[in-house]
Amino acid sequence: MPILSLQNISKKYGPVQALSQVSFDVPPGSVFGILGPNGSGKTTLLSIVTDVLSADEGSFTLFDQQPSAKQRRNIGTLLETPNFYHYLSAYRNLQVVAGIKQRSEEDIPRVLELAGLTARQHSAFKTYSLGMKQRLAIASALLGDPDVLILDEPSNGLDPVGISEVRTLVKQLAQAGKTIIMASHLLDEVEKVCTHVAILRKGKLLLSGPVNAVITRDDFLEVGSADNKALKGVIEKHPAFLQLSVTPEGLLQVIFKEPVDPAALNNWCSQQGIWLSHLQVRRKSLETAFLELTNN
Ligand SMILES: Nc1ncnc2c1ncn2[C@@H]1O[C@H](COP(=O)(O)OP(=O)(O)OP(=O)(O)O)[C@@H](O)[C@H]1O
Repeated sequence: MPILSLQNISKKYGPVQALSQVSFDVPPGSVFGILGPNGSGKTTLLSIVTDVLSADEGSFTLFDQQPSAKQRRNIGTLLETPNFYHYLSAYRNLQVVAGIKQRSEEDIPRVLELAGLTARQHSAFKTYSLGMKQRLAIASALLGDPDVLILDEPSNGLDPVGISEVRTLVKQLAQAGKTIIMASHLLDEVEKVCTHVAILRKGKLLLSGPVNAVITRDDFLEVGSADNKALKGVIEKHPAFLQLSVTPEGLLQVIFKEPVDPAALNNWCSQQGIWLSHLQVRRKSLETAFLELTNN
């Protein structure tokens, strides 16, 4: 049963088509990254799912049911950084949030602990680092112990330490069994934190699926020999050869039409009289795959 299932969601702002026929499923227990450049529709999509906006067309289910207040109570959301009171402590701020969201105050120590803020719970919010402020924001989304968290760009504006703190927290929450849906334009973050990804460009879904499947779509082999020119001629004759590029160091990066076992390639080259001095399986990073997808 998907936690969230989108069917052909479209949304326009006047003439701007912010989302166009977007469909994908978020599996339970996943850390699902919605990845796209600025203006690709990530916030619009999360706003529709969290009932801040309504879609023009299409529909979606939450926990396999029509969205209702009951399902939404099982989802903690963080669409923008909440306006915490600067002079109040983290604890007092969470009391305010708990009152607004009608969540029990008894849950406050638990969420502070999860966010690693127990030791500083009585310090004024204004004394917090940016990373701590964002962790407090995530703690506020965790009040009531929802099974699902929706976070819009949780690392936005943070320094590397803050990014790392938030990343660690997201991973811990995932390990504790939460499903996390997060928008991000940080490819590195999606690659390191997310199990699944949906890539949006100008409101259209380019692809979605497990991060591993996206990254490994285009494995390639990097090869070199004492005579790379001769090697190039040989490689181009390989029955599965598709395309090739040369690195600044003169190594050949080869994409085949179908998976080619490195050992078999080594054998094949030696049969053609070429001995490989370099043979490495390289994976395109999600960043490369993403840039290629969004440029096309
Ligand atoms: N309230 C609005 N009125 C008009 N156009 C809007 C509005 N909100 C968003 N848009 C437009 O809709 C498109 C999608 O915007 P959206 O904020 O959903 O993208 P995003 O991927 O979240 O971008 P960012 O990473 O910059 O936040 C953009 O072209 C944006 O300019």
